[in-house]
Amino acid sequence: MTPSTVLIVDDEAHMRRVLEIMLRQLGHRALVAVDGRQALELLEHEHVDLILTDLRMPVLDGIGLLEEMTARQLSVPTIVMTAQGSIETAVKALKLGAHDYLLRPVDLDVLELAMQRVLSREKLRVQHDFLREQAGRPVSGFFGRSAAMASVFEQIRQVGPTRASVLITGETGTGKEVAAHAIHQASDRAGELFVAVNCAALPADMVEAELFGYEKGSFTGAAKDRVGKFELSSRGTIFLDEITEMPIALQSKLLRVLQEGRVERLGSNHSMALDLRVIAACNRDPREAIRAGRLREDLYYRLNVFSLALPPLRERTEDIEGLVGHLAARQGRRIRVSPEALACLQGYAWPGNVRELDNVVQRALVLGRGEQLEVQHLPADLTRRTAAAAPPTADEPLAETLDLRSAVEALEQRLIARALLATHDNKRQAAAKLGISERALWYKLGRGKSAEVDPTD
Ligand SMILES: Nc1ncnc2c1ncn2[C@@H]1O[C@H](COP(=O)(O)OP(=O)(O)OP(=O)(O)O)[C@@H](O)[C@H]1O
Repeated sequence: MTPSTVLIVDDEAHMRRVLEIMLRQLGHRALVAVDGRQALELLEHEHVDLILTDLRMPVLDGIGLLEEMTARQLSVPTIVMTAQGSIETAVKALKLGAHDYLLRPVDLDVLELAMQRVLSREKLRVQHDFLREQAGRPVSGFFGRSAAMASVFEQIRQVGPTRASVLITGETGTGKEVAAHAIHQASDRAGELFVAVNCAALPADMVEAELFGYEKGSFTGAAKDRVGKFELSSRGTIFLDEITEMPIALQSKLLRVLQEGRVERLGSNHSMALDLRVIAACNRDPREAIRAGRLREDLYYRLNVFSLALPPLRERTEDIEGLVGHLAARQGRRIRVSPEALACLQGYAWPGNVRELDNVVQRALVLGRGEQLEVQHLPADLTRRTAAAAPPTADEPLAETLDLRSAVEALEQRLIARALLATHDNKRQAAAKLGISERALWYKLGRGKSAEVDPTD
């Protein structure tokens, strides 16, 4: 059982002492109050996971405490303790929201079982709230048939079942979150939560509160206790997206959490041991981020136990056709791609990668009602940019001339332009795509220039 903070409310000093010892034996932290009123005071500024309260107390009894908690909207799971003869009061307490009751004298095993039951129900409630928050997020398979993606899948299969931290790199939209989720699914943590936090999507101070959670009153606006994402992901996986956007001071704190496996909610002085597995991601080169002072080097080494690089879409154009089908199927549609539309899709550089392709597919599904995606369903921006670089189709006139040599050279120049476009003008990568040496590419480019001057050369 995860160690918890338990508030004992009992007017008998001896009983408080016995319960305190029992709770320590079970590995929990105990706070004590002599009656309901003192308990309410404590609840104002202390985080409490569970209340263990007597029913009969002189000042504010157990029933009064439960009523007051409802009035103040304090929802801390509560177990009441009662003597054999006062079961009726216990039933009343249950009606008022108590989670369980124990008969005095309390037995250690029975106490442990009851606490386990109540705390795991509470954990389920928090998890349920989290899953409801997440309900709108697309859950998807991870598609890829290219050799590059086959290698990604293989690495995921290898690292998934380990406890190793993973650092995923790749341009925006290449599927870093999908990959992180796949790692979680491939681990024995798959039955627990996968919790994603985008460090760039929240203001810096909110990232800290989101990750660590907080106690009521720890800062303005902290109206009630909040479970942090670390705590929520314990035994599951936490995915920290865009880690280089996390403020440097918070990166130090994260490093401590990874080293010690302990977390303190903001405003609390009690740390809890958690079972964490961290996957982080960044869409820039992490070494460059270290040089630019945006990523702590020690944190990088801690996270980068295993690194997974996701290839950009323009370097695996053979995946595009299948991805279109996969993304359309997510919308409940079956779709084929016409050869002309495919040439446009494969000739485009995809700076937004699969996310951008997903947008293009969704748009095409709205425009085209049929089963075939055509060029006219694609955004003009995409077809315009590709047009100049697209290779001629079989029935497109290559040139006015029938001269084979100049026709072949014209086609060569178009393919070169297309490769350069797809690789953001990276000559080495373009040459590799074309299957020629970089030197040969430079040579052909030179010839292309002279061809522009004198096309009949
Ligand atoms: N290989 C893939 N198969 C199926 N869908 C994918 C694939 N890669 C990405 N996607 C989809 O593309 C979208 C973007 O993916 P994701 O959020 O994982 O990218 P990211 O790399 O984390 O992006 P960012 O860096 O902007 O956070 C999502 O809708 C995701 O489902």
